[in-house]
Amino acid sequence: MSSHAIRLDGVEKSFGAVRALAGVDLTVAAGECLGLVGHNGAGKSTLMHVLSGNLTPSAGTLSIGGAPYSGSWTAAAAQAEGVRCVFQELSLCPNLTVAENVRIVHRSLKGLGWKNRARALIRQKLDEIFPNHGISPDDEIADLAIGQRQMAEIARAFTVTDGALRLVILDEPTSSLDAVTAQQLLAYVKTETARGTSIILISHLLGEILSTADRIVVMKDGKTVADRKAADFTRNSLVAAMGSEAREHRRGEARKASEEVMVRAQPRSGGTASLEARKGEIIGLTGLAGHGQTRMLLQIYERRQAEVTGKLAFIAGDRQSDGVFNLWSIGRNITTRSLSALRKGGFIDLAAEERLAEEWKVRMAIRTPDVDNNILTLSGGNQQKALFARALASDAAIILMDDPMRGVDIGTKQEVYAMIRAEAEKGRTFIWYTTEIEELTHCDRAYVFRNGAIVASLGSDELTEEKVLQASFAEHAA
Ligand SMILES: Nc1ncnc2c1ncn2[C@@H]1O[C@H](COP(=O)(O)OP(=O)(O)OP(=O)(O)O)[C@@H](O)[C@H]1O
Repeated sequence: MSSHAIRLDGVEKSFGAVRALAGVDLTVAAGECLGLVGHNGAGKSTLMHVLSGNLTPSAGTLSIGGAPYSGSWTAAAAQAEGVRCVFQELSLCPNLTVAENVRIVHRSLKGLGWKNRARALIRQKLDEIFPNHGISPDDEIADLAIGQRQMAEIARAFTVTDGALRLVILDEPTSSLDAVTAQQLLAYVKTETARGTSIILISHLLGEILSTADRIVVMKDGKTVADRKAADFTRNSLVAAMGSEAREHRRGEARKASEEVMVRAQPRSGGTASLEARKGEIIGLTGLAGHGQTRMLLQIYERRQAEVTGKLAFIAGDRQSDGVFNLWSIGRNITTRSLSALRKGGFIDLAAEERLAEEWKVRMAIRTPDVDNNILTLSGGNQQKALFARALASDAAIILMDDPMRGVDIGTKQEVYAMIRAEAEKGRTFIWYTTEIEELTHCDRAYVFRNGAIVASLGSDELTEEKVLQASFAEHAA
């Protein structure tokens, strides 16, 4: 780690009244993995957009390889200097194949046979990072599940043709990956930094930051508030530096289930085991990603081969394609599931709608000066909070959650877990697909999925990573 790969000094950026970056200094050494953490809206993604040339700051300087950069720092300049970024909101073109998306970042892939070279390049990188990925270079992006899209985009960021790779920014790279693929990526990060590439790893999963990063920088309200070697942090000191309170992660008390069955569903694609959720239960869906969990939620939502007693709400994890209404305000995004309840005569009671949005802005601590702002002005984690608010504010008795904590910070997660628990106590039923095995400790029971079928049903005292992985890989249904 002899020289700086890249360095920012005094970077400032405001969006209207919001001061997203208030004078940030950041240095990344060659061959270093820098962990970047901070609450939702702390300014991490904005800083990364500056670093990758997608946003021009109002003040600040950039040095690269130890020398100040004199030209204008654009996305093309960053690309030419070997800076790549995998953003939270994935950016592959959905109507192109994986190989064609590789061509977009490698202009040197041209002339006769470019497609074969693109195919080989991405296949080799996918194999290296994610063995058994199951992705073909000829798959169209729109046909891939969100976890596979994330894998393809990560692998693309590490492909090299003519220019050397200097820095790769990974913004929440494991948010859609299951425990096995997430571990594959974290191991690869170590391999790649050993080759001399620098990596910035942004994550709300503090365990992976502590185990993978060499150094950790903490951001809070547009500033860096701590910068130390990873070994000098503990989980608790890291949470405290972020401005949250470290709480003991305790398994929920075993509760007596009601007799009333709210949902009974049979996976359409295999097996004989079926899912059952009773009133007031929190039911987890787990197993390796893409094994039929989301399909099960959709099946229940669409009431296909599923007996459902009660109104439903759905919290999407893939917020880009299934969650937010891009052209609407934050407030309207929250209230849209409650419009029938807000009706007064033939019209929507606009004052009541405003009150509902404000109430949930406060309850979910959504960071915005005004709920009338467009939803896309929120940071990724805050958009996800708005989707939670939409479902929880509604009159739904059954809430389906499709890996809903993607990008949500640790402080908010703790609040939301408590909220889910309290709502379940009041009789709401939750069916919760999660790629974070630790989250299963909040469930009363969980079903493990494999190849579209339910292969195990685990009680709350059996919900450990070991048991879940054992069932996920077992050859025979339990
Ligand atoms: N295009 C925009 N217009 C208005 N405000 C914005 C815009 N982009 C970001 N912001 C605001 O800037 C602040 C910093 O957002 P940023 O996305 O950098 O946070 P973050 O630390 O990456 O959060 P998260 O962990 O949720 O991804 C937030 O208050 C956000 O609402």
